[in-house]
Order: sequence, then structure tokens, then C-alpha cells
Amino acid sequence: MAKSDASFLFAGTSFDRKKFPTVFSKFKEKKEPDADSLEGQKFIENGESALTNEDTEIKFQSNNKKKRKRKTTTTSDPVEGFSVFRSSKSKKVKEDEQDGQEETDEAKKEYHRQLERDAIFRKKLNIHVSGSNVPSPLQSFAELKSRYKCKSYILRNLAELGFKEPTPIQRQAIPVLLSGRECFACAPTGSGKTFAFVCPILMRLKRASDVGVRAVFLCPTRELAAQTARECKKLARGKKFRIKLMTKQLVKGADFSKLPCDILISTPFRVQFAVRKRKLDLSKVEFLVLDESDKLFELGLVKQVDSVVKACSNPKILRSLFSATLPDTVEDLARTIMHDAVRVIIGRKNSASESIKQKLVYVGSEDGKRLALRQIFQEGWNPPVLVFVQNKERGKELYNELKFDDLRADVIHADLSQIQREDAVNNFRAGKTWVLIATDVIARGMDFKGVNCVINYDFPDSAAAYIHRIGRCGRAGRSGEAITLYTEADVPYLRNVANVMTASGCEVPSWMLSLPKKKWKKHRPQREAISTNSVDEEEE
Ligand SMILES: Nc1ncnc2c1ncn2[C@@H]1O[C@H](COP(=O)(O)OP(=O)(O)OP(=O)(O)O)[C@@H](O)[C@H]1O
Repeated sequence: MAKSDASFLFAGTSFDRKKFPTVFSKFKEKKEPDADSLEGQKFIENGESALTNEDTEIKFQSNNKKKRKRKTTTTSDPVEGFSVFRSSKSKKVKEDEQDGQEETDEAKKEYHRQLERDAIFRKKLNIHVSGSNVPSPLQSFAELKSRYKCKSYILRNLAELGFKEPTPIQRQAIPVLLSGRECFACAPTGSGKTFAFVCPILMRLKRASDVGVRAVFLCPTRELAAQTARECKKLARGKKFRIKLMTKQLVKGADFSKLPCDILISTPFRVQFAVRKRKLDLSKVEFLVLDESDKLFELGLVKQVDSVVKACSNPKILRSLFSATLPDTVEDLARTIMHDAVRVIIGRKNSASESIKQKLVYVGSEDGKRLALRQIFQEGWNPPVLVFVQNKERGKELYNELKFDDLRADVIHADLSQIQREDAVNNFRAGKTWVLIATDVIARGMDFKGVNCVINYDFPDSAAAYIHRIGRCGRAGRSGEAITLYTEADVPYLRNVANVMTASGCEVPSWMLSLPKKKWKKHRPQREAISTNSVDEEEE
């Protein structure tokens, strides 16, 4: 890329300390590294990925030893999440010097005890963190009130939604954002990432205001943006926040720079378009969330995201990245735009949800797929089922194959109008459609609670696509089943999916794991058309 058009996001993809002295010095500013911050330093300097449980345990023990030594020479421990504890002790220090000294020693001991409790708790829940002074994870939603003075409407709404306790990503990401830190999070599909950023941002916005757009949530598809807006409104119920989903129609009709709006939710394309048309001013934005961030950083979207990031010019902005898959390249890119961020990984990075039973089925050829699909439907299936295909043409073909069967099938792809797409999603949600044939347009983020089974009719084009597709089932702790059909053409790419499967505890034949490594450049082979006619005619 020519220097003149070097973009904000692309700048310094490989992290150059000289090039980014301010960012780097921020990471270096850490005064009192704790167990987590030492991990953080390692992440920042070595670009390491998630630690294994064993790593965490060993590091935790050795770091604590180092820390104990250093702690004796310091007087202040800037740990967020302990404000009540700190303020009550600091009063006593003024009253009596000696008592104060004892109190300080006691405070330090308590500080270490708390760090240990945090580390044990994180280990139990498979929460891995990097970054300086990472706030303690939440023990319960009630802590939102005791630690962060959360308004009762949020707790009421959480209870009404039936949420009894925070999910692991919520336990850690919420305190991070509430402490005014940027967050870089990777957690499995269906693990509650949406509320992990919606909840703290609503809390920090406090109340509706007319200053202009204060938070922007970017999602890769309009369906996901619409879903996020709906979820956001559920949690904000009882407060007069202006939560706006920016759709094509809305951009045409309204001037967003005059429209009161606290939270704006849309796709990068829509937001960038409105900014360019000067219908939207993002200079007051305090919170920017890139949901499904690795998708947003893909070619085709990254330029638009870049423009939005630039337009959010408030120097106090907090940026957050959330996804179920975060390749190292995205981490590198993110590091160049984030400041003093906390990295939160739940479980193993880039792995599928463990509540999904995954299966690979060899079908030989394209014709074999049709037969296998019919067999699945004949053998007693449990709707609703999602069937993923490679592109919209194949979606239409498969729909034509199944539409006369008693399966209540429908199809969704990018050629449909917005209304048709909404109808397809809503009918599936409402149980009117039993089998929804889809392209990857709904592979990410869509929360279909009841989906029991995902069938990859066409082999996914990347490991990330596989993780997101099958993640449409097995959400919020429910169980699910994923069946991936493969032909001869897919065999060279099997290993990548087999690796994801073993990482989430599914058994795969050993030969698959010993297949030669294949650099996975979007596997989209030319496939024979899906049609009964050719075979039936031959059979006749
Ligand atoms: N604390 C909670 N307790 C129970 N259910 C929850 C909790 N938080 C969120 N959920 C539910 O879990 C489901 C999945 O949440 P969400 O869509 O945020 O997942 P996600 O991690 O963003 O998934 P994806 O990676 O697919 O986008 C939703 O139905 C949501 O209502």
C-alpha cells in the first residue's frame, strides 16, 4: 500500500516499537505487574496466543513469588475493582500512623489473597487474561451493584431475561469495560458476548443524552445488527436510551447528525456511507465495538471499518473487539489501534463450542450429498435445522430440490431483499420454517436459540467459517449437533476441521490429523449443480 493512502487500521501491521512510542510506552507504564499483567507483558512483547491451563498455573505461582518480593517496596497498589476496600483503609492511615502501617500491610496481604482468588476462579472457568491490572472477574450479577453501583433497571432486566449468573466472558469483560479499559475478547459461539459489551456500555452511558452519538456497535451483516439492537433494547428496558439501528431506509430519510441517538448499531458500509454524506457525526463517540471483529477486518470490510474508526475521533474513545475467532493477524492489527487493552480469551482461542457434537460424513461425490441429506431427514430428525451451502446459486438449487418435500424448507442468501431476508429469519425463529438453507450470510452471530442441528452440506471455506456455522446450534449451554458432509474434493482441507474438532473434545480418525498441512485459502471448489434430474434421468 502506498504511504499516502496508508490507512489507520493498516498502519503498523507488524508492531514496531519505534513507530508507536506512545502506545508502547502505555504498555510499559505498568508499575505493579500482577499475575495477569506479567502474562500481558508476554503477550505484548512476544505476540503469544492463549495460554494453556498448565501455563497459567505455573506462571501464576512463579509470578506471585516475584510479586511478593517487589510488593514490599511499594506503597500503592493501583488495582481496579477494589475501590471499597481501598477507600475504607486509606481513612485509617490518616488517623494513626502505626495502625496505618498495619492496615497497609494487611491491605497488601488482602491484595495478594484477592489476586490468588481471582487466578483460581479464572482457572476454574477457563478465563485467560493479559494486560496490566486486570480487574477481578464478577462472582455474580449482584456484584454489578456492590462493585459498580449498577442501576436497578439492568439487574431487573437481566432477571427478566432469566439470566441467573454471568457467563465467563461476561464475568471478565464487563469489569474490564467498566474500569475504562479497552477490551479484546475471544469467546466461543453462543457464550453471551453481546451482553458482555452491551451491559457495561449501558452502565457507563448512565442515561440518555443529547450530545450526539455516544456508542457505535459495528456488525458484519444487517441481520446481526438488527439482532444486536433488539438485545440492546431488552437490557435497556425502563430507560429512555435512544438505540438506533441504522438501516438503508433510515439513512435515506434521516439526518443522523440531528437525530438524538445514544447507541448506533449498523454495518460498516452503512455507517461509512452516512459519514461520507455528512449525515452522521461520530466525533463524540465514547465507545466503539467491533463485533465479529475478525470478519470486519477481512478484505472488503476493512476499508469501511477503517473510515468509521477514523471518524470516531474522540480521544477518550474506548474500543472493543469481540469474536469467537481471532486469528493472529487480527490481533496484530488490533494491537496497533488499541491502548492499554485487556485481552480476554475464554477456553482455547479459535475453538468450537464444546456443547456441540460434531460429525464428519464422507459422501464421495455431489450426488452422494443429496442422498445423505435425505437419509438424515428420513432417519428421524429434530427440527429446526440449518443447512449451509457454499454460495447463493447452490442455495437456490438445494431449495428447489427440497421445497416440495414435507420439510417446510426456506432459503436465505444475499440476493434476497432486506424484507425477504428478515422474513426468512423470522419464520425460522418462529418455527414456521423447519429447514433453513443458508449461505454464510447468517453464519455469524445469529442467535437461533432452538437450532438442534447444523448441516454443512458444502464444506466450509475456512476453519473460522466452520466454527461460526456450527455455532448456530449449541448456544447458551444447550446441546447441538453438527454434521459436515465431505467429498473427494474436500479431503485435502479435512485436517483443519479435524483439528477444530479434536480441540473441542470430539473424536476424529487419526488419518485425518496426519493429512498434509494445507494452507487454507478460502476453499471454494467448483461443484457440480445440485439436481435430481441428472441422476433420475440416468436411472430411468
Ligand atoms: N448470563 C446469561 N445466562 C444465560 N443466557 C445468556 C446469558 N447471557 C447471554 N445469554 C443468552 O445466550 C445466547 C447467546 O448469546 P450471544 O448471542 O451474545 O452469544 P455470542 O457469544 O455473541 O455468540 P456468537 O459468537 O455466535 O455471536 C443468547 O440467547 C443470550 O440471550
